[in-house]
Amino acid sequence: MHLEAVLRLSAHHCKPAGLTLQYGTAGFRTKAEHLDHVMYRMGLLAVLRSKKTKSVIGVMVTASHNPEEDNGVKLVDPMGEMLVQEWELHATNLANAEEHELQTVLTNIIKQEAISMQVESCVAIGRDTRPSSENLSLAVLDGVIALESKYQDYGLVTTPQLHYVVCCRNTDGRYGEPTVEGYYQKLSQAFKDLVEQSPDCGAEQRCLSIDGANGIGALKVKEMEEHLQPILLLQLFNDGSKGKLNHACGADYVKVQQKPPEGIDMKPGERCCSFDGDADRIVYYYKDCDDRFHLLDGDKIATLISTFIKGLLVKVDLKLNMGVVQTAYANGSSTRYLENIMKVPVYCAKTGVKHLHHKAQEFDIGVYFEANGHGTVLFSKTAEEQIRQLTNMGASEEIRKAAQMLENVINLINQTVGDAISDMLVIEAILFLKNLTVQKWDEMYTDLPNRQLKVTVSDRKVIDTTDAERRTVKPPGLQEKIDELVKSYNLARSFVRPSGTEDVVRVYAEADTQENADALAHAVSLAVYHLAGGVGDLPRPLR
Ligand SMILES: CC(=O)N[C@H]1[C@@H](OP(=O)(O)O)O[C@H](CO)[C@@H](O)[C@@H]1O
Ligand SMILES: [Mg+2]
Repeated sequence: MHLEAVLRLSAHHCKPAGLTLQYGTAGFRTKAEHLDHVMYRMGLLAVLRSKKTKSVIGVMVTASHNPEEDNGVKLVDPMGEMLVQEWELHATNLANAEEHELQTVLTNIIKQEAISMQVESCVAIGRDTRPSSENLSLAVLDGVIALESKYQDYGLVTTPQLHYVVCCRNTDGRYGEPTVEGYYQKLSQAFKDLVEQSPDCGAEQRCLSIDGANGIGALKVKEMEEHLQPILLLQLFNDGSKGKLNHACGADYVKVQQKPPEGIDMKPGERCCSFDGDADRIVYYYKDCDDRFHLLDGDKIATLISTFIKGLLVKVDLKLNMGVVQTAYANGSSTRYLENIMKVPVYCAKTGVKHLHHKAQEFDIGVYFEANGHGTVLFSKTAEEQIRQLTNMGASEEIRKAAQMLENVINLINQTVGDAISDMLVIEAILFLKNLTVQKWDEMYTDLPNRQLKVTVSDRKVIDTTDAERRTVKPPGLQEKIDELVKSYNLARSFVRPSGTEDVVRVYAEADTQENADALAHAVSLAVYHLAGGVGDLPRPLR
């Protein structure tokens, strides 16, 4: 194998000796200055993956909701889904190979995967608005060029837009036209078709304030805006013209802090939403007349969407099974509402989109959302075909109308990955069609007060979990302690797990009151600190 060009160009992207990183739930993610060699090597890996799958492979440079100084990279598989797990290991090995080992590690991957280097390859590259992203994406390109692959640089795109174009490229355009403009066309057409049948709502109901997290989502919403007028009137805040990316704004900030972002002008009752830094997550919120903040997170979104789809399925009378997939972070009230009131089966998957995505693929219609607002709806081939058939002549007018709506949802939702823009349009359409205000939507069920905390320990791997991360099996005594603490509160639940993206242990607690949720989260944090090797200051009480 002639890998001279690879090794020669690698000299421009030297790996700092001794640095090790892992391809985790969100790809590689760390301080931007440590990532140049990783980017180059992910360019190489994308080419190999493209040759292996004989498809276009995506590479997205982003660190999502993390601080502006961070960056990261993820590979996108042929149908627009996350990189398969077996290749995560190749990615980790390749990123961690010292310069003198690079050739061997590459050759091993080629051999192990039986890759024919003569096969054509193509890589699609995208990046977010971080100052470091441009140079890092050039490093990816260097890797792609070193292996003499074709590529297309899509430049500034949201993560879901890159997933979309990859899927389009590999389905000969059946999923849509593989351009950002094609994405706007497809979504805005589906949105317009869907809301066509809605009652004529007033201007107030058509207004939506968006916090763009000072990131790529803001840029792309601006581009898309003209396609959505006059149905939707968008007011954009944190559009990146002055504030810092994700700083005191964005979906993650709003969800974790349970308060509005800075930089947004909120009037009582007004519907607002926040994107994260790469626009694959969204949460909604409003403040009431008493200035109280109300958050409508991924759980409320999953409930709204699955209730809407279930209603349409009843109308079309199709025997398609639908399931909702959540994680341990889902609010207990949402799970109870879905199971007991909506009679929809609910499943709990491990944190990380790929786990939810895989579980959701088991249903004809799988709705999945992480509580933090990342999610989408997957329709099986059977479901799509059956729905499409009903839109043709033959069925009654009412059935045809409902089937048409389902088909519009299929076209509007980004089935490759959670997508803030697409999810926003689905939600807005449902609110129009059902004539629902954000308050009415919020009233579907009441969230249990909850709290999320982080604890720093010397090695977070000492914590091992089971039961979709809801219980710990290591270190000894921790689960017993959590069980004991939970017993002393009403409607309480708590769990801890090592984060897959940060060097921390995450603690979650919910209970009947905010005071109790806070107290429980603090007590569990102390237990983690004492039993799992806490470092630094003791976790402090919240009040
Ligand atoms: C509690 C929480 O929000 N966890 C997030 C976070 O994972 P952790 O493994 O908890 O760090 O980042 C993931 C990637 O963006 C996202 O999928 C997940 O939901
Ligand atoms: Mg994100």
